[in-house]
Amino acid sequence: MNDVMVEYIDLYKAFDHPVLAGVTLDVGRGETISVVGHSGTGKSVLLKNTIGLIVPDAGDVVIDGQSVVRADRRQLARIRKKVGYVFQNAALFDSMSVFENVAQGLSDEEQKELGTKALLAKVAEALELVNLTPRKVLSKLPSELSGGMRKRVGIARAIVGRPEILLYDEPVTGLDPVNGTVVHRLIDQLSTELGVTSIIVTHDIEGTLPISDRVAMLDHGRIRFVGTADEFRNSTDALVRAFLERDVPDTDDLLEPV
Ligand SMILES: Nc1ncnc2c1ncn2[C@@H]1O[C@H](COP(=O)(O)OP(=O)(O)OP(=O)(O)O)[C@@H](O)[C@H]1O
Repeated sequence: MNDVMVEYIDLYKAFDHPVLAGVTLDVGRGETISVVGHSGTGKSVLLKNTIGLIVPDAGDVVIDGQSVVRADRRQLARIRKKVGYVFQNAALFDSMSVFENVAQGLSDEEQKELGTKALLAKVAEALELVNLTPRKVLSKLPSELSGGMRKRVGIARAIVGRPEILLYDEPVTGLDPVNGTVVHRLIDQLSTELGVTSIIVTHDIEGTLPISDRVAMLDHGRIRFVGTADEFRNSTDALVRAFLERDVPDTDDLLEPV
């Protein structure tokens, strides 16, 4: 069995300007890795390349030994079945119930094959995994839930098909610190319980470091740093230091009269 689950190989992507400029990174099977970096540096673009939502100009992404770039439609569908994608802002359908939203994590064929009863059981199981009580939330609309609960429903949708890889795009953005901690604990819990490989794109450095095996920092479309949380905190690289220190509020600024 290959120990590498996701390989980004010399990945290039430009839109009206270069975004990814030669990203190479291996993510181990069962590993949790956080991808951090300044705004606009290509973190979400990297995540979208993982499942072919964006096609790179050069380079490849290899999932469990299989090229995403060279995959035909059927192969791509098979690769995508291995991956759960937690979109930014949960991206739930407003007019659909929680049940219907979570079921969207399965294809129409999978839903049909399961039938009503087994589908309900599968959705309920996914909700339980994200610590929501199915009977309380199944028929609710997203607007009837708190922001933290909506995020958890988004995660339930990503895990309902029992993926081997979970991709999280800004999983705690917009949440208060308490709910942010709940979601980080949940990501950690799912990593252990489901044994999944997790890639987390995030701005919340403090929240993500404790649950990450490694951290990768993107800068100007390239991996500037990759290492453990401790190595990241103690890095002497000037750009890493500047990035980390930016996150700590300057108390003098806070005391400035306004
Ligand atoms: N589909 C697209 N078409 C054109 N440009 C795009 C597209 N997707 C992303 N970009 C551009 O690529 C750059 C990187 O965007 P990306 O969303 O990956 O940044 P990010 O590092 O995730 O930023 P943030 O932390 O602010 O979410 C941005 O300049 C963005 O405008």
